[in-house]
Amino acid sequence: MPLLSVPKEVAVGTAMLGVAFATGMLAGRRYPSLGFGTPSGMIGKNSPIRQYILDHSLREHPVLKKLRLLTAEHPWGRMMVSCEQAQLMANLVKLIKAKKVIEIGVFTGYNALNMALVLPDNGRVVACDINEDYAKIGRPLWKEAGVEHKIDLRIKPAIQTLDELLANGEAETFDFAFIDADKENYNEYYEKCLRLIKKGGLIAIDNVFWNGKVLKPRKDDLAAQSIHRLNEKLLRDARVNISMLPVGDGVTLAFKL
Ligand SMILES: C[S@@+](CC[C@H](N)C(=O)[O-])C[C@H]1O[C@@H](n2cnc3c(N)ncnc32)[C@H](O)[C@@H]1O
Repeated sequence: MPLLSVPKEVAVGTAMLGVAFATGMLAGRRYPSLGFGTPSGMIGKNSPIRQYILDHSLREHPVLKKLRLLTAEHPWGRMMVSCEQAQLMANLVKLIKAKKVIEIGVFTGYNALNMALVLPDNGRVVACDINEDYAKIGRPLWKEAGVEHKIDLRIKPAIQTLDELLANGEAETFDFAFIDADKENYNEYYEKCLRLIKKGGLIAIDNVFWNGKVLKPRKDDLAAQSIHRLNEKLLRDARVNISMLPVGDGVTLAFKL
């Protein structure tokens, strides 16, 4: 039996999104999803190969699954990171034996929970968002999973939180960062995370394809411009090794040298 069958479970969210797309509500914004970051990505969200990927690789903690399904009911449920991408990040966090991680853009906290589940008991996720209402959806499930104590939620603009961490002497003390908030600030997030991450640490940058709009960013699409500029900069950035992966809406992994 498939672990995840693409959608009955998400029917409500999907129907609401249908309306949102039709009315142009999401135009120019991330096409997040329950399971896939973009409808026109490398592998379509409902494509058989994606279903195969899920059927043959997804090992989702039951509480994570609960949060995914709950998030799917939210009108903005598609903002959630895809489950296979989250699993990749959990594996990376484990691989590098991370203790301190940062998430920029928490939403309902699926990936914050995902990372907290694989951190040691004294590990910490500094979880940055501006909207506490979203996180309120996930918090009871962080508790249910027994990892609430590992998630340090900071409700304020992420740049402010990153500056506070730096001012607090936490430069070069983090192992991993996931950048997934407002795209216009991606370069600032990257630069600050690079200072906060230890050598050998890793920064994962989400939505680097921006639904294909980075191919020819329109002048009035500030998000596409910003992501494209960062993609170009990363290609030449001698401070990191990189891999740009066609997972979800594109993820770049930057390994600090
Ligand atoms: C794509 S969602 C994050 C999804 C999340 N990583 C997950 O695991 O599902 C983007 C989030 O960034 C937050 N955000 C937007 N602007 C922000 C800012 N300036 N500082 C912090 N968070 C911000 C939004 O409130 C939203 O929850």
